[in-house]
Amino acid sequence: GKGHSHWSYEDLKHWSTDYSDCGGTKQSPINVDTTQAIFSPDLRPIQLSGYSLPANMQLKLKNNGHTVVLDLPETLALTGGYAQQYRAAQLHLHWGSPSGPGSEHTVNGRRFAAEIHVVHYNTKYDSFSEAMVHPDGLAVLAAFLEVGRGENQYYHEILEHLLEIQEVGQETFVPGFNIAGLLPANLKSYFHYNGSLTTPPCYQTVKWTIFNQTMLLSHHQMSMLVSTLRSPDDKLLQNNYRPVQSLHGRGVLASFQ
Ligand SMILES: NS(=O)(=O)c1c(F)c(F)c(SCCc2ccc(C(=O)O)cc2)c(F)c1NC1CCCCCCC1
Ligand SMILES: [Zn+2]
Repeated sequence: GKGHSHWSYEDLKHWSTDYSDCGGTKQSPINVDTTQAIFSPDLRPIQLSGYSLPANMQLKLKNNGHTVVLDLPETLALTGGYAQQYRAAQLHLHWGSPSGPGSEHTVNGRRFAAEIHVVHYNTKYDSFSEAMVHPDGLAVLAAFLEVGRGENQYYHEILEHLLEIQEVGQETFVPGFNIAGLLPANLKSYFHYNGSLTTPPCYQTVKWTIFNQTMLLSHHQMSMLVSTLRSPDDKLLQNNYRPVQSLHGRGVLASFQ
């Protein structure tokens, strides 16, 4: 392909010409049809360790032109729910616009306002880039964001800094906080399936966990998220979600009934 050719959410059909895995049969995101999900009582609660970070720790927050990324220290570990141990690499968000929702996964055809992805890599590999090319290399925790009544104090830790990184490439630093607060309190109820990165190179090396409980942000917080960051063409960075992909026969497991 054209190597590091610049991709966008506008010309999705060219993804697979430049990155062959993007045309694969184990792609993400997907629609979760809850009537087809397979109840699997052996799926254990997800356990997070080391997610509470001291305020004197500075975390890099960057507008990379496609999303807002918070780099995470490798001390954050996924210890339950997966057969092997995974360590955190980064978290980022997907969102829509003032006129529509922008989660990547959908549930029974419903698209949620936004979605958080906490990306981890399997510690049996020496680095993230080594892990990301192996089928058991990556684990992404996903949760849906919706508009509720009050302000969400954990998302405030990130959203209050968006004005500092409006332009592509801009970075700022965020004091440490309890990263677990960005995920639901209920880590027992989730969907699980094997898929891919939802961005080129679309490697089919992600074990996805999608929590059933959604996160609630205030209306103002959601409008900050969808109307602050700019994209490479200097328009507002909005609708940064990939359309849902075919399951191609894959099953989706549910840890709950
Ligand atoms: N849903 S997802 O996890 O597939 C995903 C996306 F959908 C994403 F859209 C992204 S952002 C696009 C990829 C990218 C671009 C630039 C930079 C940089 O300048 O540092 C970094 C990354 C993005 F970063 C990720 N996660 C990344 C996948 C890209 C390659 C490995 C980096 C960690 C996980
Ligand atoms: Zn993502």
